[in-house]
Amino acid sequence: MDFFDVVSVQEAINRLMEAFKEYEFKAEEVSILEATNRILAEDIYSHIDVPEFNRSTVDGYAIKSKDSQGASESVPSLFNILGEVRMGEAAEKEIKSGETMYVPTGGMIPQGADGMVMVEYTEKLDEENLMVYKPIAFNENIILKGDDIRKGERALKRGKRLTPESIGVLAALGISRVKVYKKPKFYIISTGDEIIDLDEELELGKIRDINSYTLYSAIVKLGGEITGKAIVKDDYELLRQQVEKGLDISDIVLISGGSSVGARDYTARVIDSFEGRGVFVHGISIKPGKPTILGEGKGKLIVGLPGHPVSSIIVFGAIIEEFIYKKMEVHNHKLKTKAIMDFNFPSSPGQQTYQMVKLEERDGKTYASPSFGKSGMITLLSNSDGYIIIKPHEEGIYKGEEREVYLL
Ligand SMILES: Nc1nc2c(c(=O)[nH]1)N[C@H]1C(S)=C(S)[C@@H](COP(=O)(O)OP(=O)(O)OC[C@H]3O[C@@H](n4cnc5c(N)ncnc54)[C@H](O)[C@@H]3O)O[C@H]1N2
Ligand code: MOO
Repeated sequence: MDFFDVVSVQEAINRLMEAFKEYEFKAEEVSILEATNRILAEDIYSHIDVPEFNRSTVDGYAIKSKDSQGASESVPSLFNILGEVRMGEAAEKEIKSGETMYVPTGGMIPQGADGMVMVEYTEKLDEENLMVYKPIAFNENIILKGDDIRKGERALKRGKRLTPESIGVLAALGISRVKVYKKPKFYIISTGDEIIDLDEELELGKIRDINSYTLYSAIVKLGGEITGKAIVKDDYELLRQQVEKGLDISDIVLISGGSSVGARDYTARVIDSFEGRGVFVHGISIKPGKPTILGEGKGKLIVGLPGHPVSSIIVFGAIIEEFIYKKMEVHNHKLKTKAIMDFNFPSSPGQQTYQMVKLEERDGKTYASPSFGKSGMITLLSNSDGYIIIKPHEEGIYKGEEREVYLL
């Protein structure tokens, strides 16, 4: 007999998206100096060409490239020097055949020129005459106008996590403030009569609260904010009070423990007690993490995460992170690498299995070997480098096959 009405990971995410299709993570405008790691909430289109003029990438002389054809040490090409282009100033003169101007690195290429000869391949005979010892190709040593970013082009896409490089793009476009998503707010509740906090004395039968700390850290890593955190005993009223408090100040309330079918597992009842859709998933075919609950109360997402530390963090990544990233249109957010499987591993058909692995480099190749342990053991995660997702239709892992490893 199964106490759960188990659905696939995909179906759980579909129901979540459906239940919260009207829910919006709000945006705010911040300075680009405060935008690192934040998620862009708007597309950024360029209103200019970057660079706005053809620029030299070297210190040297701007010429018509065909004038240098055949130039060598023994038979240099001769040019008439018109002057020099100053940094930060427009090049006023036009280059004609046989003419040249000195241009510093980053300086503007004068009209008519289509290549730069590096200064080391030239020799000045006097202030007006230059010898060039080497031929150059068309557009050699030049960044053309719009080569970096073209006017009208989408330079950054909504859903992009802003890196130092993307901040550089914004700076290049002269954009000092951007719209980013507000940090999603989470309230974390650990439930269980046996759970004690770090400053409490550890008596026999009690265990320290691990989950609210790992979840706290996972939320910070994701770019979220924690509005509060609490430990509550297995008591319906106390749990309800905490959930209500969380709902009023957060986007998402996480409840760890109490999601299974034990006599004192109140999570589902508490979720159903609030105005709203109530529980819409109770049980997901994921291993570990099967007894997960998803529900809606007062318009907010309430999640009952399994109490086992590994299960709670895996479900957080597989379901909650996916939900937030889907809403914010963040793509390719999982860090992954390819590795050769160093082991055979049968999986449970019909379940999406998360198998922890360790990575090892041998002869220039990356191999993955399994980490074994129960989902109640936090070191199963901390001793692993990543995990492999075995899909429900697969029979398991075959030694020698190459698979993607998602990094922890
Ligand atoms: N008859 C069945 N029993 C269980 C099933 C099942 O299908 N049938 N599923 C098992 C699985 S799988 C999991 S996972 C757990 C989930 O149970 P709960 O979500 O109700 O969690 P608890 O019973 O409260 O706790 C489970 C375990 O984890 C420890 N725990 C709880 N909270 C924390 C915390 N904050 N920090 C560290 N450790 C925590 C708790 O002490 C328990 O040992 O149900 C199985 N049972
Ligand atoms: O599947 Mo339960 O979530 O530990 O191990």
